[in-house]
Amino acid sequence: MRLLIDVGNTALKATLYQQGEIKPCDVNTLPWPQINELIYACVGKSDQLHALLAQANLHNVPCFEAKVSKELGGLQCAYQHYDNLGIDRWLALIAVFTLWPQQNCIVVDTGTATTIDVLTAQGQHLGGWILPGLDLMTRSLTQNTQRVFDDQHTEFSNQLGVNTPNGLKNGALVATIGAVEQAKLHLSGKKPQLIFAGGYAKLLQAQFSGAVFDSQLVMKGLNQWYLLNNK
Ligand SMILES: Nc1ncnc2c1ncn2[C@@H]1O[C@H](COP(=O)(O)OP(=O)(O)O)[C@@H](O)[C@H]1O
Ligand SMILES: CC(C)(COP(=O)(O)O)[C@@H](O)C(=O)NCCC(=O)O
Ligand SMILES: [K+]
Repeated sequence: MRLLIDVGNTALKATLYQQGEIKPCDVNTLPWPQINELIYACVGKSDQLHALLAQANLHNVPCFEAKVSKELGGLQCAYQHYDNLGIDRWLALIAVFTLWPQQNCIVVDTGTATTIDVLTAQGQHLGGWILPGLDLMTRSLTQNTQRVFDDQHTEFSNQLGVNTPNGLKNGALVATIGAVEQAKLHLSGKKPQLIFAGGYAKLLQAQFSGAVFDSQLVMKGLNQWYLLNNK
């Protein structure tokens, strides 16, 4: 059994990989005796991660930190300074490169930030963009203006806003949709596969016909990173 940990800027996510299955798990009730190794990726604060690594130590579980590289198994990173690329973005690219081989893809991960990455059928990462996540966009406005307010029940939609919470939430969604449309222009005429992950992935995937949603994309990339680097 393999423990996979993804530390973002909002939350630490943990899953257990066993016989080809990746299942979310509770870090407070981990089956340490059955865990053979701990693989982790961290872009956020890592207090909780350090506690887990200490526990792994106590149980003699070897730990491996995923790192970005210039190239991995045919996947090429766009960044000259590849160690500046968010490891979560690299892992999502590894997962997409593995699961959609020889395809032009656009990878969108919506977390604290929304990241958009463009990948060619030849495995060349062309680069991408970093946007505020949907909640960060709405919060930045409600917290920095007098009269823009949100409410808890208004849904995100691409409709024109006819009240303030509509205008606020739909603005965040259409700005994000627009960025994805811009990404498609960098693969013009190639009909890229769109893959969405993260908290608002289902909402965004629904805006694009033929797009797919994979809640475990980063975790699949983390597992694949380990296989490519340690076998
Ligand atoms: N189940 C969810 N439903 C709606 N929004 C979510 C959900 N999970 C996460 N989010 C959004 O994504 C943000 C953090 O999600 P997460 O993927 O854990 O981020 P990170 O990877 O940055 O830690 C939240 O602030 C919220 O905006
Ligand atoms: C953009 C991110 C903060 C997204 O992380 P998350 O929303 O999962 O917390 C992360 O990919 C990151 O720290 N990137 C480093 C800068 C870069 O990718 O260029
Ligand atoms: K993330």
